[in-house]
Parts: sequence; C-alpha cells; structure tokens
Amino acid sequence: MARHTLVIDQGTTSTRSIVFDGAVSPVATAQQEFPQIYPRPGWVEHDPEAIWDSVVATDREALAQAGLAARDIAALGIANQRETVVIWDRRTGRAIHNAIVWQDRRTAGACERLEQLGYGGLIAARTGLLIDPYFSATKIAWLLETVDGARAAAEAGHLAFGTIDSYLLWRLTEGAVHATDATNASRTLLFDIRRGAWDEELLALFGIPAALLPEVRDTAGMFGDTAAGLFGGPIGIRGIAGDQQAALVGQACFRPGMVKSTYGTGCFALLNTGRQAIASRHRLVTTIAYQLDGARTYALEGSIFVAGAAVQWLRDGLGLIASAAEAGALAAESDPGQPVYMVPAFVGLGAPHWDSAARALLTGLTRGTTRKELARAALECAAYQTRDLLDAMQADTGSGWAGAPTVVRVDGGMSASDWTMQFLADILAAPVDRPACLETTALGAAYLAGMAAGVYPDPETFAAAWTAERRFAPSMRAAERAEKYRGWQDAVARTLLRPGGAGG
Ligand SMILES: Nc1ncnc2c1ncn2[C@@H]1O[C@H](COP(=O)(O)OP(=O)(O)O)[C@@H](O)[C@H]1O
Ligand SMILES: O=P(O)(O)OC[C@H](O)CO
Repeated sequence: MARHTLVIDQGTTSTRSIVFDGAVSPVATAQQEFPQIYPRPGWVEHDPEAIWDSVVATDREALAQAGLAARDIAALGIANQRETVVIWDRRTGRAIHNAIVWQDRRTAGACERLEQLGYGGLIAARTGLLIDPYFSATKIAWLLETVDGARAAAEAGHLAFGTIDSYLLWRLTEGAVHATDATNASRTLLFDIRRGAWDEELLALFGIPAALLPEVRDTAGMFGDTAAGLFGGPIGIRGIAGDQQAALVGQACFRPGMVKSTYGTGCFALLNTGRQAIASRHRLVTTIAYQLDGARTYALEGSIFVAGAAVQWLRDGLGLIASAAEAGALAAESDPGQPVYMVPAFVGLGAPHWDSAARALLTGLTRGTTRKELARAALECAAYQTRDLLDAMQADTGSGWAGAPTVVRVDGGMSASDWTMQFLADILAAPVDRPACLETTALGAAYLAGMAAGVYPDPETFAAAWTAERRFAPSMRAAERAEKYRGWQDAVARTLLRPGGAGG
C-alpha cells in the first residue's frame, strides 16, 4: 500500500516539492525560484504560468529523486502563500492578468476609503480581519475594474477567482475542481469565519460576483485527483492549507494556547484559540487555523511584513554582509553600549500597527556605529516585533484564559540563527523551541493529506512525536529586557505616521 505523501509548498519567492515517507519524514526535496515582478513601486506580481511550471517541475523532480511513481503516493498536500489573487478564464484556463501578491499595496487608496466610510467594524465582525491591501478582496475588485471586459465576463460566469491553492487545484485537475479550503477562504475579506460561508453583504460591498468564487472545503479531505498525464498516473489531493496554518499544524500546535512563529521573509505568529474565534482588541487578526470534519479551529494571528527580509537588505541592498548567516556572528561581536534600533517598515508596518505609509528607520547611530551594530539591529527587530505580537495576544486572551501561551515554537529560515533565537527568548521572557524538522509548513500539509488518506496517525500521536532540536531559555535580566524594549517602543513611535493607525 502506498504510504508516502507529496507536498507542494508554494511560497512567495520559491516553490518546493517534498516527498514524505510513511513516518512523516522528508525523503526528497526539489526547489525552484520564480521571478518577482515589480511593475511600479509598491506593486508585486507573479506570473501564474511561471508558478505552475515550477510546481510541475519540482513535483516531477522530487518524485524522481525519491525513486517513486504516482501509484506510490497516498496523497498530495498543498501549502501556499496566502491572500495572493489569481483570476482566470474557465473557458481557456488562462489567467486574465498576473497574480497580485499579498505584499502588493496598490489598493491602499480603496482601503482608506472603506475605512473612512466606517466599514471596519462590519468587516472585522464577519471576517476577523482589518481593512488592508494585504488581504484579497480589494485586489479582486481592482482586477475586475481594470482588466478590459473582466466585469462582464465575471458576471456571465466565465471567470474564476482563486488564491494560489485554488488556482493550482484547478490546473492539477485540468479544470475539474474549483475549490479552496477554509484557511485560505478566511484570508479574503469575503468569508464569514463563524458561519463558514461566503458573505453576501461583503461580496456586494466589494462588487464581487458570487459566480467567481470557489467552493470552500475542509482543510483535510477529498479535493480531487491530479490529471493522469501530469505525473504518470492520478494522485489524490487530500489536504490544502495556507502556509502559516500548515506550519501551525506541522508544529503540532493543536491545543488552545499553543503558538508558533515563522521567520521567513516576514514573520507570522499564530496562537491556537480552539473552537473560540476571539475578536482582537489589539489589531491582530482572527483566522481559521484548520477545518476538520466541518468543525473549525481558530487562531489569533500577528502578521509582520519584514523579518528575514531585513537581513536580506543588509546583504543585497547595502552589501554589508556576504550571507544571511554572517549576521549572527557580527551581532555577537557588536558593542553592547550602542543602542541601535532598526524599525523595518520597508513596506509599512503590519500588526499590531497597520500603518502602510510608514517607512523604515534606523535610530541611535553615532560615528562609532559599524556593520556589527546594524547586523544586530536587523536581527533584534524580528524579536521586538514578536514581543509586540505576543503582548497583543496576551492582552486579547486575558490573563485568566487557560491557554495563555508559555512556549513559542519557531521555524523558517531565520530560526536557523542561534543568536537571534536566544535574543528572542530573552526579549519574550519565554522559552523558544526549535523543532527537529524545520520544514514545518510542508510537514503540516503532508500530515493533513496523509491523515485524510488514512496513512498517518491521529493528531495526538503526531503531536507526541514532535521533538525540539533545541530549547532557548531566557537568561536576560528583567531590567535590561525592559530597557531594551522601551528603546524599541520609542523607535516605533518615531516611525509611525498614523499612531493608532487606520488600515490601508
Ligand atoms: N542564519 C540566518 N540568520 C538570519 N537570517 C537568516 C538566516 N538564514 C536565512 N535567513 C533569512 O531567512 C529568510 C529565508 O527564509 P525562508 O523561510 O526560506 O523564507 P520564505 O519562505 O519567506 O522565502 C531570508 O530572508 C534570510 O535573510
Ligand atoms: O510565502 P511565505 O512563506 O512568505 O508566506 C506568505 C504568507 O502566507 C502571506 O500571508
């Protein structure tokens, strides 16, 4: 009996395909980057064909590396960059425009107008989200308004909208299935996360015809079979989740109060809140963590747009370091007497500030400042931003809540930096656990698909097998922690253009 699973981890900058064995361990990995398209400042697009080509190529390569055929694969899982919008023509399968990526800020004006018209409350109550260009709805509206003939074709039922998962599912099944899962739907600004259904009133508000939308399914379950010609035989698609939710699953954060924080280009911290969709009073978002057998588990999420990207800027923008890994060694040699801060608002600030017009700031520079202090500031700002998020989570859940987070499980490229993870534990005053398997996003998608196919164990057994490679315990004195964090808050206050912030 087939016991392996195949995962597509379709991220913002690259696509990875990974084969997992029957023990949920990765055995083969293929990765391909694809072009980032920046038509104007603040705009970010992807070519859906380039994404599709990278998916097919890496799937085939991973299968070949593992020496497996389609019949050896029990299930395929998809984890994807979220919020990114594709609209395609059902008749031809071709996208009507490049995908508009989650980072794209072109709809900031539209968001500002909705905010001023007072729709923030309605949108938060239904979707758990705030009005920000980050989410899908205003991007869909922009495409319908801008691409010639799009609105008429959408109203006639000729067009389909999807986040990347949905687009890939359509392509993998050669147009047989137009569906998504509840986690991806919960990022669109169009989905009522408590009822688990598309919201008619919001569709009307954004001017989006219901005929565009995919059917919303459980996170683990039957999504259809890949077309037989693609991989030499059909493979059942059994799991789909947004990549941050997939990482929550891969980190086995199944109980309320468990939190994971992923440090890639950006940083996304998710706190499992169980069956309760907690409305944030501190500008976090409420989102669906996963939906199994129709039952929804919720999370509070803090989304930060720049974490590892600050290190990339030191490397590629300033040429101060040769590799991302060098930053930690430099930080360790920096002068502790120089309080240099970086507020990495390169594309505005996400949670909990949501100030899309703010721009990055370096504070505390003197003639004595060297690249060592700058490297330290770039790493430290990921930790300070996480503290902002966790403080907001704690304030939202209240000290009496049984599930108050006590340990943070980390993953993503930047979590490889021991220096940064130690500083994170110090600033959070909480232990930070780094798992043995750092491919948590793919692991989560593999687990969901394999569980649905009946080849992987139940969640309790999977959670019991989760192991930390290393625990970072806080060791900084309380007074030093408080002083450093005050310095950060001061630097943020200087960066914000709209303190208390309106979205958009
Ligand atoms: N040793 C390291 N120290 C600090 N940052 C790192 C290190 N290794 C990788 N990074 C950062 O991690 C990011 C890549 O992580 P990854 O999880 O692959 O991101 P994504 O999925 O968003 O593309 C880059 O921004 C890089 O600067
Ligand atoms: O593709 P990543 O890993 O940068 O994740 C992007 C997030 O899903 C955006 O919400």
